[in-house]
Amino acid sequence: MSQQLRLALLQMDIAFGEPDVNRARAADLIAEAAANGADLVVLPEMWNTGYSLDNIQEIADHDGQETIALMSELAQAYNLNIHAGSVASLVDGKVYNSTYVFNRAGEIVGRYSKIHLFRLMDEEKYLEAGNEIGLFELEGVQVGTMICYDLRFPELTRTMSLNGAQIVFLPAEWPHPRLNHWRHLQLARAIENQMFVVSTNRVGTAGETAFFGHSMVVDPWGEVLVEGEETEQILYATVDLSVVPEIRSRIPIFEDRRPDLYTKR
Ligand SMILES: NC(=O)CCC(=O)C(=O)O
Repeated sequence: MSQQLRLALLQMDIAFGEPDVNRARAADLIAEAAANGADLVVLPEMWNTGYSLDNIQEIADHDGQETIALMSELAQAYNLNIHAGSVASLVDGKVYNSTYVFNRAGEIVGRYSKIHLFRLMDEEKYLEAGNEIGLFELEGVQVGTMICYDLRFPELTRTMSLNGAQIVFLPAEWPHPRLNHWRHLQLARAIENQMFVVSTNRVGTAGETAFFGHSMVVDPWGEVLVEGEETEQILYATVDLSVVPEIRSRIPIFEDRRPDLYTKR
């Protein structure tokens, strides 16, 4: 597999509670990214509905079926990989905040449902938490995914890097005033795990809440390869995966860990 991947971060605005509008917009952005040579596109969190939680049971995608059909078709049509951010997905009467990832053949290669629900946006009142970590293979590379608030839990990315992940994806709806947290936590996760962190955060507003974008690609040295502004845009960056084994051999943190001492007393 090629050691280089051209990423496209689809930093979109989201129409509140309007899945059809959002699906059409996502499809347009994917077409544009494909025309610009993307190998892999990444959508933001809950891009089908936004946090329209009062009616989320009615508007959620049934077992992700509409998302899966659309993204599978687009992945094949444009011959690219799609990390479909996350969508509200209704399974057995419960709504999950779920990710689906597609390879170039349109096959699902990864699934994940957000495991840490964010109380400041009432997720725990309306959504069900997932119970599995999101680790999978894409283009021959071991990768992980988390969703938004998951970023605050360093154990999660550590578990992914210990399991060989070289890139971790982070679809988000992360609002003001926590831009500092958003930036610094991503830099920290990338540096401490010697992996790429690839985030797509939405822009626009929902009621009083303003989402700031600043989607990013951070390399394992903590260098920001690209960072968005606060408007709708597609951000492009090419990652060279050979950087991961190189830094892991130059600064051998995984060999120097002392897990025998890392327990609560
Ligand atoms: N949608 C989310 O999980 C938001 C997380 C967030 O804003 C944070 O500060 O954490």
